[in-house]
Amino acid sequence: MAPWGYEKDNGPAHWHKDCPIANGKNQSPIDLINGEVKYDSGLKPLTAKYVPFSDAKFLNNGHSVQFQPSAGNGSELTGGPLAVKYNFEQFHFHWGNNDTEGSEHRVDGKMYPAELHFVHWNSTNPSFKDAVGSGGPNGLAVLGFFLKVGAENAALKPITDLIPKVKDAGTSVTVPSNFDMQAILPATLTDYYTYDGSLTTPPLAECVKWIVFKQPLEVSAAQMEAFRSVINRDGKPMGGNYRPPCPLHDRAVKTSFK
Ligand SMILES: COc1ccc2c(ccc[n+]2C(=O)c2ccc(S(N)(=O)=O)cc2)c1
Ligand SMILES: [Zn+2]
Repeated sequence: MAPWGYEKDNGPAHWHKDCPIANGKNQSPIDLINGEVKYDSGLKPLTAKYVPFSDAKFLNNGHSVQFQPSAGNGSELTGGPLAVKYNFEQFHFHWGNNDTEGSEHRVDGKMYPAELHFVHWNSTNPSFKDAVGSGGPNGLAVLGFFLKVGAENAALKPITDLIPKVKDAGTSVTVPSNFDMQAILPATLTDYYTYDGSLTTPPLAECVKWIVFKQPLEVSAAQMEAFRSVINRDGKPMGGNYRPPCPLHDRAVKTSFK
């Protein structure tokens, strides 16, 4: 099979051939249906502590644009539904070719124009790859933020300004060391959905504690357009790099809010 992608001939409907877990019972993303979620008063606030990285790249890997530090630097995530500390690994985006589509998770069937994923790995593992393969839903913790079009996002501007430099697949650029990742996050990480799921791209491993925030982040129309200028390995616009929702099966979606 052609390397996986989001086109007709290599998109989500094909992924099960190389990754049979695609038809598993703990797949992501899902449609977050407010009438079916359950408030959990035991869910604590989340704490993300991000230290500026001295050596990080912003890259186009053919299926997303991704902020990737060269090594860990003590940036970590704790609290919420997490029993242990998780180390920051990378963040990346999924988006559409117009404002009516683009996010992976949906809320009562509604898609947002984009979704930002902050990927973290369970620090009881020796490495990220070990965490992916550790079995069970506690290997990774991914924070999902919906993006909607509105005011310019000053915290994301250093990243969206780099997009023209990584327009082509396989290109990368160094991120200025004064980039403040912490500024992207809302001041308090409250009001989120959480459930056990998977990577939303191959290998689709069912190793993820998903934490999806109810409140979208805003980006300007110009920042959204920057994403839509990114090209994939086939030379086509990368927009549409989102997996459709998967069956919930017998999973529960908990919320930190009523
Ligand atoms: C062979 O082992 C791996 C392991 C992980 C791989 C990967 C290829 C792409 C992405 N990943 C990822 O780490 C990955 C994939 C999807 C996501 S997502 N969109 O946040 O669910 C996060 C992280 C290969
Ligand atoms: Zn993702």
